[in-house]
Amino acid sequence: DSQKLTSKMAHWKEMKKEELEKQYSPSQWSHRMAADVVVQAHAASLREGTDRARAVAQTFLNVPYGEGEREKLDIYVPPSPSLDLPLVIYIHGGYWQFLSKEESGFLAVPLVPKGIAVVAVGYDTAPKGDMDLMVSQVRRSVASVVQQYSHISGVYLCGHSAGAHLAAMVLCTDWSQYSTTPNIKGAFLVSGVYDLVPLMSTYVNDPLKMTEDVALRNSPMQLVPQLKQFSSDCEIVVAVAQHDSPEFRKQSLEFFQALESSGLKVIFDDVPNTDHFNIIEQLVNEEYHLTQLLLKTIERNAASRTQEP
Ligand SMILES: N[C@@H](CC(=O)c1ccccc1NC=O)C(=O)O
Repeated sequence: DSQKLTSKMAHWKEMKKEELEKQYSPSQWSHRMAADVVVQAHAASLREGTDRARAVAQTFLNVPYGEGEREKLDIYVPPSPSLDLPLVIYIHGGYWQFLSKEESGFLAVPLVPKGIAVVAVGYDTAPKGDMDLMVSQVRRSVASVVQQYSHISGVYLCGHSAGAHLAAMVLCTDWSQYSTTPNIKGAFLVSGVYDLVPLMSTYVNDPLKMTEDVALRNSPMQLVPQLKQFSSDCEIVVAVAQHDSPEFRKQSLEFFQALESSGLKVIFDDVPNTDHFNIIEQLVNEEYHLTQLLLKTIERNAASRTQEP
């Protein structure tokens, strides 16, 4: 019925600026909190989870993956890691202009005790960074991690909101320009944006200043053939919150459908009783649906590996 829901909607091109901006203001759709408090509460929740992660994991903070000031990673490792451990790379959200890796380690809380390492990627948010730079940074960060840590049994990507967009751009990467080809086994794209063109005329683009060329070349929706070419073995989860805006829900559904039509291994996960913010905050809990899905995906890949000759 998410399909029914979106078929009645006006196309974004027919929306007045005010309506389009509301559709792209996730805070205005929360079922839990008022718009003016949900974003602050979100940052506080992620920061608290990250503090907990830093207490339970062995951490390597501010590991550089490039020359830039923000081109750094935080690594969260189990206290006594196995020689061959799975790694989840997390790309934070915040509309390419808020948040940082400093509040992006929270998902290590349930993962590290299961023997899984977590990397939180830093990148230059706008206005310092532009869209091309952020995409280049997350690609280089993934290549750098894979190259530096040879004892990784599998790489999984997870991104929220703008970070889901950046994670999808990583999947579209032609790695022949890089020093290594990461073998990404799974990607969890949570409440993402996959077509940047509708954002161009909204407040979101004020600090980004994307032209149409920039928006098109950085839209995963335009790059499905590349994604299929370079990430054909990756298991993809496109997750969206029940209380995401109709336009956000439509973006996820249409991206899922495009991936499915191209023959990729993808599932659509419409997460009940969540909004744009707590759909990712709850990854701090082991029992949460998306945590369980992530753990099962990793375990299934680990099991099939040991059965290979
Ligand atoms: N102005 C936006 C802010 C926003 O979307 C946001 C804020 C913090 C963390 C994630 C966010 N969403 C996507 O990256 C809003 O209305 O919620």
